[in-house]
Amino acid sequence: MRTAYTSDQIRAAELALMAKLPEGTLMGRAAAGLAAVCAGLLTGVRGRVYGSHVVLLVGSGDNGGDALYAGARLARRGARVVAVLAGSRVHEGGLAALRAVGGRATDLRVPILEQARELIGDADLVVDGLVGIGGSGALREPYATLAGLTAQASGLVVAVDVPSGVDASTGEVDGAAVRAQATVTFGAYKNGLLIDPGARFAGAVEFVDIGLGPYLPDPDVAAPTDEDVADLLPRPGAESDKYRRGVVGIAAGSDRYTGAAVLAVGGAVRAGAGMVRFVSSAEPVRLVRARWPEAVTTIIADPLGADPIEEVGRVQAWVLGPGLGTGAEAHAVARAVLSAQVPVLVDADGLTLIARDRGLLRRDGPTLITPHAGELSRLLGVPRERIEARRLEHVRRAAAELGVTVLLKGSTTLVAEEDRPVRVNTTGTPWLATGGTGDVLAGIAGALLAGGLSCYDAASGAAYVHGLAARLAVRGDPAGRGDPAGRGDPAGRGDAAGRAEAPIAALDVAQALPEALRAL
Ligand SMILES: NC(=O)C1=CN([C@@H]2O[C@H](COP(=O)(O)OP(=O)(O)OC[C@H]3O[C@@H](n4cnc5c(N)ncnc54)[C@H](O)[C@@H]3O)[C@@H](O)[C@H]2O)[C@@H](O)CC1
Ligand SMILES: Nc1ncnc2c1ncn2[C@@H]1O[C@H](COP(=O)(O)OP(=O)(O)O)[C@@H](O)[C@H]1O
Ligand SMILES: [K+]
Repeated sequence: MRTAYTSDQIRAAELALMAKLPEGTLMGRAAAGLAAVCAGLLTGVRGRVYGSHVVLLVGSGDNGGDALYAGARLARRGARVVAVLAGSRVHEGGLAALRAVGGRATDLRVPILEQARELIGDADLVVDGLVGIGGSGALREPYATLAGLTAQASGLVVAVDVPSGVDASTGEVDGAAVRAQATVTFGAYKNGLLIDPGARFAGAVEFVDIGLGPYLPDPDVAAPTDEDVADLLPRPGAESDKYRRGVVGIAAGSDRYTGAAVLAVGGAVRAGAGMVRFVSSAEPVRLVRARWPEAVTTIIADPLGADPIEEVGRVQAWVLGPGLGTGAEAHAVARAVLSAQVPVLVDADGLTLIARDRGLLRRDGPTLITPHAGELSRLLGVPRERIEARRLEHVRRAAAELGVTVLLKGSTTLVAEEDRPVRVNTTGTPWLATGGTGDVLAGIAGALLAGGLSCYDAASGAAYVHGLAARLAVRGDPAGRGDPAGRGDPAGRGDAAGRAEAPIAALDVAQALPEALRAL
């Protein structure tokens, strides 16, 4: 599990560690790691460090100190280093170290932005040491303008600890922020490096160990890795039969909306359900049978009758909602499904129904809801944009207010359950933003729930394999495992440099599931 923390958690751990070490040790470790990453990147681009132009954006805190000490190390290797002193104060030791090896600082008599504009435009490398975990609120001037100028840099931009302007604890970005190709982070991951919008600004995250590990508390956020997900996925034993592997019931689709049902069933079949029982009206049942003969189907005879799903037979978990409709008949089906004591996943139209009638959530079994920001907006009465800007806050709030496990979809998928670290998904691709992929996800998570996983594990496991399958499908490369671009960067979010990508349809994601599962 990759763990991540708030600024306060990191600061407390740093204080505890610092108390045991001579002054300056941690900053020394941080700067050495930062300089090594910068030197590696410069060598990659220019062939050497010697002679490269390096600009340090230096704020008044220790984040600026890291940049100055790292700059001194690069200057010692022959880089031409200039520090843009942006704060009212500067880390004196760092500045002295830089000057001692021939590094320069901006002339305090000339307006800082005038000097910075030219320096940033010409630099091979810009190091962002404006603010780190000490930052709070939107960047103030001149930091905000300097952060904006980095967008015009023709060279590399490397952020120190966290891109300035990104809230390290939440990933929120309120105003200007530095957009980095790489972020060198010290001691532990910060939440904001994994959660959008902040994560988008961080680029590839390079971790530098400064010895903080033993002093860190329980994490605030955790990102499962390949190994974690492989460990939690159910696998059939010698004694397994289809019932013991898990039967998932899917109540989805309507005569008007049929596709969602086919996709949700496909997700469940391909993710390894022992059996899928599909229940709906006649037309979706016909289409599901045609596409997935593995599913056992039931046509609901009397949706408004005493128990519309009476005929379905036993299931270990339900998926409720994709394409279900939101009328009286759908409501009656939802009520029947939610009155079962097994775990129920509620998605899509099912979420509209519970937004209108929260009483549906008063039930005995565990509940997992899988909204996108628009659906969560209706559930919480909060504008969609606000949810997208503050994902961590709202996914937690939904879990607390509704008393359920919440998987919030979108550019960063988060899973929250009260009193647990929020799980963040690091697989996936923006190509997933296409109609129907959410239905496939619901089917996958349903299969995992039926296989005995908790809502928390089923949700995070499903998001992970869904994202892996999407990456494989996008590349049209069934053996895409070896591609470092997709999986290799430390945050697991790399772009797909070097390998062509193509749009995918939702069914492609379901079809790629076996390969994704084999890759784990
Ligand atoms: N504490 C430690 O043990 C270590 C800290 N390190 C570095 O120290 C950093 C934290 O240093 P600090 O606590 O000095 O804090 P920062 O350097 O992150 O920022 C604090 C300074 O930025 C200003 N500031 C805050 N928000 C601002 C905003 N929105 N606009 C403009 N200015 C703003 C504050 O007034 C203050 O002067 C870490 O991110 C890391 O880079 C590393 O050297 C590793 C060891
Ligand atoms: N920008 C994005 N980057 C990565 N994944 C995304 C992005 N936008 C959407 N997704 C993913 O695509 C899927 C879309 O699901 P959903 O919004 O329910 O669509 P639908 O209802 O059409 O199936 C989710 O898994 C979501 O996390
Ligand atoms: K920074």
